Amino acid sequence: MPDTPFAPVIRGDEPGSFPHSVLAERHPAIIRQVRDAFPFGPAQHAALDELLRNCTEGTVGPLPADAPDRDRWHAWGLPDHTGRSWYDVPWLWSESYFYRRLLDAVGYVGPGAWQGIDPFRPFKRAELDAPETDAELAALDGLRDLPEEERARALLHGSLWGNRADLGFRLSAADAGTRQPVPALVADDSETLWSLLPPAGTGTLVLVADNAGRELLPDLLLIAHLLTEGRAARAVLHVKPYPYYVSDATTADVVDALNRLRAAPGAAGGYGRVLRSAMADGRLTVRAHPFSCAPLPYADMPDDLRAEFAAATLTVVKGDLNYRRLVGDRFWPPTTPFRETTAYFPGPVAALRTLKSEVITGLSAATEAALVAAEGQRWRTSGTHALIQADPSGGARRG
Ligand SMILES: O=P(O)(O)OC[C@@]1(O)O[C@H](CO)[C@@H](O)[C@@H]1O
Repeated sequence: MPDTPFAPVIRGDEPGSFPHSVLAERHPAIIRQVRDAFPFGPAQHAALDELLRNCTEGTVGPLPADAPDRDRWHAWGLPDHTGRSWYDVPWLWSESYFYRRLLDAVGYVGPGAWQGIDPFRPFKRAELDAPETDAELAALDGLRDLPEEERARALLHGSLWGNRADLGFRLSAADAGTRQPVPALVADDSETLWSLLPPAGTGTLVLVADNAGRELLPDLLLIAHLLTEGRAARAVLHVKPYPYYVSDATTADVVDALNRLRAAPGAAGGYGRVLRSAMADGRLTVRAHPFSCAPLPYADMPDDLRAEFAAATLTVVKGDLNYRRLVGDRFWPPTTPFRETTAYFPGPVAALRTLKSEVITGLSAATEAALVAAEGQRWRTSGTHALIQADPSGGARRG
């Protein structure tokens, strides 16, 4: 980790703080929404009641003895946190474990008839089927005649701002998906990013996805463009191995998004066909690594994932949660250089993120001062600001 001033790990133990509100209000709201969306039986209702009580008033408990991922969670710190209040362990850990326990409560982990039923699927499907999605896909037709660089820029920004369409976030910011006008980026390293994806590139792009639906669609469109225009020879899309943070994309969500594109008229349908054929011939692959749902920063990634990122020409990390994991879920001074926090990363890396939590690095002192003068600290969590940050050094500084 970087040689910067002490940056405390974020916890949810301060009433009135954003992390505290996520544990005390957002998680109960998610339980309510999931309960409303499915015709659950008595055992599931009882388990949801118990989870609600436990995650708001209780302490972290063990996983069921037969949980298939018990060893993994033990390695990820479960024994250290067992018996402690959910508010007292690192916030990233609490949130991740909440989603894991929710899957137990609804029977996702199985065995049984509910095994593998994604409790967030109705919300993700509704977003994919929304008329706004038709309008966004139809807008692609207007890009057709633009020069490649302008199309690339438009698709990059589509992928970036698609990160506002996060269903968990909307539970506490009802208009976050529609607020206009789009404010300026608080950091913009897009020139560095494009320099890593030159035309006639022969390398591999890794895109670590965030949300399904209206974020995943523009992510896929960006990938289709990069493959078609030769800025990447191959792409690897990392998704979550199980439902997580409400709207995070799983392989099933990739299938839904690809089918949505295939059925669309105009340019969107064309992109859909490009992506299907890239899947078929291996230029586009989907990965669901267990560590993608780990309650830990990427600095703790296992060796096999480290090797994958090291081999990529560029890894693009999407969204707020992945940003927290990339730089470390800490109260960094906002002017801490991004590249200091990513020095451990084994290859060139870029972050595309709208700001929805307090973690931030890489701001100039002037930008931070202007944001604070205009908004106090609201800019950190409102989802109305975004950033593109890149570290091209690829771990070259590691000794
Ligand atoms: O990763 P994403 O989808 O951009 O955002 C995830 C998020 O909604 O969840 C966290 C709070 O639970 C925040 O970090 C953030 O606002």
